[in-house]
Amino acid sequence: MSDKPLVIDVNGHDSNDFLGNGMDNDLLSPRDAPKPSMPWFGMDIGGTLTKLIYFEPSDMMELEQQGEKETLKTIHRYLVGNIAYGNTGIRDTHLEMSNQQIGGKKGTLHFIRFPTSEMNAFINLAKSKNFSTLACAICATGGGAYKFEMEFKQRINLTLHKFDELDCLIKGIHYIDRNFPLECYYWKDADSDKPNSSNKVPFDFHNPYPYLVVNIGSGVSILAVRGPFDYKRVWGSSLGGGTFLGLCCLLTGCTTFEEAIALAAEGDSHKVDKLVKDIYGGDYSRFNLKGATVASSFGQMNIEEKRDQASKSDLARSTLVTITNNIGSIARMVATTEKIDKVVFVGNFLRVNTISMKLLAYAMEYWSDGALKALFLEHEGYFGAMGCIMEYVSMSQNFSNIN
Ligand SMILES: Nc1ncnc2c1ncn2[C@@H]1O[C@H](COP(=O)(O)OP(=O)(O)O)[C@@H](O)[C@H]1O
Ligand SMILES: CC(C)(COP(=O)(O)O)[C@@H](O)C(=O)NCCC(=O)O
Repeated sequence: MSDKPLVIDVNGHDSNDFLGNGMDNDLLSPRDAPKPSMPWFGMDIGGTLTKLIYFEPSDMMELEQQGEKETLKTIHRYLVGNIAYGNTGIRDTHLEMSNQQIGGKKGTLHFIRFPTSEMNAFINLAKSKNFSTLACAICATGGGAYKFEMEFKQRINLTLHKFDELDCLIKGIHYIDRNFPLECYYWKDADSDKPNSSNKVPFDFHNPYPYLVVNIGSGVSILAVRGPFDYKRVWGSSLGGGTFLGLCCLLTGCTTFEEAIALAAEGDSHKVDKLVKDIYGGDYSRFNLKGATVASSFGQMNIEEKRDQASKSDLARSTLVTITNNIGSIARMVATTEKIDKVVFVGNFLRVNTISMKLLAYAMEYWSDGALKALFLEHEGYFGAMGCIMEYVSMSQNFSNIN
């Protein structure tokens, strides 16, 4: 038995958990707590992408001592031996976290993603690797944990243990920030007129509260976080990463996010948007609106001649700028209302998307007269899945303790 029994409070938080007592560097358990059976996965089934984190134990002997060891080894070899899975699964090797101490075990965290639209192929793959013979459960979060629950049960007899995506998001942010070097950063001297000028600078996030999280996934959720277990969802917007990608596909004929971002990088949004100077002939000085400020997104596109001049890249750029500025503007208003000055932007919309990050950095600073700071995290869209794996380990230990 553990010398620090795991207690779940009414909010579902275990009192030994990370930042709960601030004493134990092994964030999930005392060393002698019962170990949940392998393999350990955390899965965040989002509106667009499914994020899967696999914990690879350093001590593979332990893995082998378990029943169904052939299946375990097959799954392990498949995940760790590849960086691409099928046509669409990718392992983000640059995000890998080695030497992690979780649930009394040492190991490496692997980060994998695939489109949620490929869930059918994922379930078939899990079937072909005999996943169900492991008699284990997978812990899952995100809307898909609910949507696909029956399918997992019926087709591969796998139980999904569901956890709330925003609880997981916060837990995951806290864990990864403290265990990955230089996780948190900001863009120094971001300037919308000179997009290449700013640099990434590490930010010390060890004393984070209060802060705002702006999670830009398919849609946008904004959370005010005031303590390790004290947060509320204060706002949301349906104009998010899914909107950018959907509109870009419609307007340019592109088919992937990477293509949309590459097009945007080449484009000029001023050929699409109506600027303050297009209306005023210069600045609108009385209210401090510079001539280069966008007065109306896509505001030139009612004129046929302008439409003919706008390229696919220009349209992609304007779509990106429109969605990003709208999110920045909402984030700024929420931060002001909540009296919070640190705004952490996460979610896969920011993947390979320095244009939006720099725009957000610039907009937050400029429009707040330097009062607000935009922060970013290297693991962008993986925090929900991370929180989920932690919940799995906590839950399994709690179950073992009860029994
Ligand atoms: N490879 C990709 N495929 C699709 N969308 C991507 C990809 N990489 C980044 N994105 C962007 O990330 C968004 C999804 O972000 P994510 O945080 O995973 O949200 P969700 O949980 O809703 O799937 C997409 O709407 C898109 O803007
Ligand atoms: C419903 C969601 C929480 C789902 O999360 P996601 O898969 O987009 O990461 C999110 O899309 C959202 O908060 N949408 C905005 C809803 C609103 O208008 O508040």
